[in-house]
Amino acid sequence: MSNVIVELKHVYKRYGDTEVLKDINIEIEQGKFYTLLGPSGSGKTTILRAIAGFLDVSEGEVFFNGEKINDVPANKRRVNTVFQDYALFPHMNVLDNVAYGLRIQKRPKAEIKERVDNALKMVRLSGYENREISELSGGQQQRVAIARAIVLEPEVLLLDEPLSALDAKLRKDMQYELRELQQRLGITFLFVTHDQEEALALSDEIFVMSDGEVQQSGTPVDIYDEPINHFVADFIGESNIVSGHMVKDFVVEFNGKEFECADAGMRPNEPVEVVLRPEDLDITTVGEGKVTVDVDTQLFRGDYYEIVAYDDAKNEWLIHSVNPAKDGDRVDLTFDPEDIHVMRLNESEEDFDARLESYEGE
Ligand SMILES: Nc1ncnc2c1ncn2[C@@H]1O[C@H](COP(=O)(O)OP(=O)(O)OP(=O)(O)O)[C@@H](O)[C@H]1O
Repeated sequence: MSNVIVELKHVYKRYGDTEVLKDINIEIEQGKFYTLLGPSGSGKTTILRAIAGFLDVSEGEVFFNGEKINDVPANKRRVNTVFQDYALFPHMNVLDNVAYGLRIQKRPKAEIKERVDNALKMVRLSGYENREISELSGGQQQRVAIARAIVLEPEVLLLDEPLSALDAKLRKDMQYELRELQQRLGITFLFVTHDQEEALALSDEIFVMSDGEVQQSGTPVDIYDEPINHFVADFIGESNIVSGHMVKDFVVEFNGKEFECADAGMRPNEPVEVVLRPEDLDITTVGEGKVTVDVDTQLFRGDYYEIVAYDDAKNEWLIHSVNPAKDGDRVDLTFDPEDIHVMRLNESEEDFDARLESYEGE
């Protein structure tokens, strides 16, 4: 039996002439942590609202447990949303905030008490029932917002940038808590963020969005190691991206030289882009490496040196080196064939997946 709980098929959203969602196709399985990741305005919140039922899609279908729900009103959908600003009722205490939805549903008092107790226990706020919202820290307010959502036992919890109002330290703590909570509850989470580190750390699967489209979907490791295009390579982690040509399977040319690589399935001599992650580069003396560069600046980052250097064609290279360099040094870069990641220009995700499957594991 399929585990898919939410599915969007060929979903479009238009406001007048502006298309803010373009042919969105996503499948969300039960019990996993999913993230919609993308820059501001890429359409993340619009997808959440389409699933929650707060907006009508212009075209396409939304399914929940295999049933089309385009016409099902928001309050009849088994999803709940935690908003960026938590949308708590400031004049009510914690108990009343969490119990609110159950009271609207006119549940018996005893049931409300039990479910609120349980929800507060889950988010580790037992004993806070009578506190006013204004007496809580940002992280505690965030947990009340989650308790208020999970008390209604949704099958899917939608979280719209719920950590963005928190300071850096609390944000990190809450990341651990959210991940742990999701695993404990076993509820499907669909989380929205523009923070790539947060997405990589929390998710089972990520949908990378830009300009109303899903650019790539996959596990954090897949997306980091095998970005599909320039946008994804640039947005997720740090990257050196250079233009080149695919000479033949497993041989790519850039910076005027041919290099052995781990990619295949392109046309001979096809123009490509090559990604090299800074942490996969190191420096050595000229003549012993693969690309010669002049060091421009260096910063000590504790466990590595962050070096910015330029090759003879004036391309910038970012290097996380275990070895120090000096400004003005001329050095060679070293990297392994498997650290070269070659991207075709304008390859669809379907073709990309099929190509990878055709040669990986050979
Ligand atoms: N009611 C509306 N009318 C017109 N355009 C809208 C409307 N709502 C959203 N948009 C546009 O749709 C695009 C996507 O918005 P959306 O809120 O989904 O982006 P987002 O990725 O969630 O961004 P952010 O991270 O800033 O919240 C934006 O360009 C936005 O201006």
